Amino acid sequence: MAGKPKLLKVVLLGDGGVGKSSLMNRFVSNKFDAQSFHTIGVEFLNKDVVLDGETYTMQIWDTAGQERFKSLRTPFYRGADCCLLTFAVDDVQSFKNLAMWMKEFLYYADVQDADSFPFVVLGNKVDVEHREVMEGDAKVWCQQNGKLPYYETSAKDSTNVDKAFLWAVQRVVQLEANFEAKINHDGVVDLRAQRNRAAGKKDGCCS
Ligand SMILES: Nc1nc2c(ncn2[C@@H]2O[C@H](COP(=O)(O)OP(=O)(O)OP(=O)(O)O)[C@@H](O)[C@H]2O)c(=O)[nH]1
Repeated sequence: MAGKPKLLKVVLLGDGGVGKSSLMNRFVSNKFDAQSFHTIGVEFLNKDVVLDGETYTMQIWDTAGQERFKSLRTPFYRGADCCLLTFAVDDVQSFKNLAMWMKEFLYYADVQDADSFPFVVLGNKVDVEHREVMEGDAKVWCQQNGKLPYYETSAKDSTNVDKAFLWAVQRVVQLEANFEAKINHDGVVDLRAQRNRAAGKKDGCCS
């Protein structure tokens, strides 16, 4: 009999208005709302995905990008398995703020092994005509900040949305498999607990 799907917590971060809610809704419900409202605090949606015959429940946390909601979003970073750092290609300031978002995440998520934490960078709104951030510049930033994977997405026309989310799952599973190999297959199935242990942390989490 198939076991319970493994839960993977994915956090979407980035400036207000870059399209985090829209990306989540496109991925989970295949819908797009041109009049999307600002998120207040956090919201989450689940979606099951199958990878190599194994089912994973992606729990996607959409956070409020506006500065005034900082204290409402940061408590939800802990226990994340992956973080999608998002900017809009027609908003250069949102691209410049990526470093700030990464720092905020690492601080509040209390990640011990920051160097190997699976971040994925999304340059959203590639359907727009006027871009302020070129693909090459985004790739250079990703390269210089831990060789991070980069996807150019559009929640509006679906470009690369599934690909980016599924890559995130694949990366987390791959990293967990590496940790599993290192700790001699001790039979523990809680992915997060395994990573914490490998990083020298106490087991358990707190989302
Ligand atoms: N053209 C275009 N517009 C988009 C895209 N994604 C989102 N939008 C629009 O951008 C605006 C903001 O989108 P949201 O998804 O609410 O942005 P957010 O990052 O969740 O914003 P906060 O909740 O304030 O953090 C809305 O009007 C969306 O319709 C996209 O890929 N292309």
